[in-house]
Amino acid sequence: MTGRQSFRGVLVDGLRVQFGAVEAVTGVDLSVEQGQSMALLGRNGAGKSTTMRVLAGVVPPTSGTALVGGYDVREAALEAKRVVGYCPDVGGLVPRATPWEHLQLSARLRDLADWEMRGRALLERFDLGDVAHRVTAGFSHGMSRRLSVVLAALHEPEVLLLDEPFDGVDPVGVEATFDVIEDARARGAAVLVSTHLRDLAVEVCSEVAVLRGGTRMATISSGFMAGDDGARAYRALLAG
Ligand SMILES: Nc1ncnc2c1ncn2[C@@H]1O[C@H](COP(=O)(O)OP(=O)(O)OP(=O)(O)O)[C@@H](O)[C@H]1O
Repeated sequence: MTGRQSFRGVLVDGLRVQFGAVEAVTGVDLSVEQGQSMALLGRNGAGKSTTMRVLAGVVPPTSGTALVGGYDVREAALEAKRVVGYCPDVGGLVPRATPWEHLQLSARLRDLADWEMRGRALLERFDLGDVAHRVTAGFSHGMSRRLSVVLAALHEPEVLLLDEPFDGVDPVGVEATFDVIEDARARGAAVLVSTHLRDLAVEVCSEVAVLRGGTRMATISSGFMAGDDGARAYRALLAG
């Protein structure tokens, strides 16, 4: 499957990922259309980040299929990486580099032209304008999260993968991340967000997939996962 498939969103079929004796993902199927956003919810260790890492091309699938923007992550690894913008759950920043240098590096790796104005606007939107030229070593957790979202969004990717983008982030950062997700959807990107924050997930995503023990338990319209009823439904899915 080296060519480009006609389905340009996110498609995961029968995904399994094994690390030695550990089965991190034991059967995940997902489909996110272009212009749609889906949240991945589940308890610690449910397999959310591993699924995101497979889609970002960081971890190889043991078996099953994963397509991003029409490219198979295994067969067309480079093309798949090009169409993805990925905010990892941890790490990814160079302590001795400034936010502006991170943007420069990202732009150079992706051969982006005329990115400066968009980069500056994104930093301002995420309230990082004042620290654009300060090394990230001293950044708080929330500041690092915000910069990771900026880096994922800079090249206006066809597939946006955000792993725990709201973790420890203040309301300004949450609003800015909502804007990034809405902008991505509006230009036809497929968006997948892994988070523990059900209330934010249902606010910004049209569907929610719940993982448990490495398996997808259900995919539910966000409306059914909102409020107190949604909290009960979610607890029931986690308890099985
Ligand atoms: N590199 C690895 N080596 C061994 N086991 C791993 C590795 N990465 C993940 N796992 C295991 O796979 C399982 C799924 O982990 P994963 O990080 O995908 O879960 P998660 O749903 O993202 O959890 P959290 O909400 O805590 O971030 C866990 O049991 C974890 O310990």
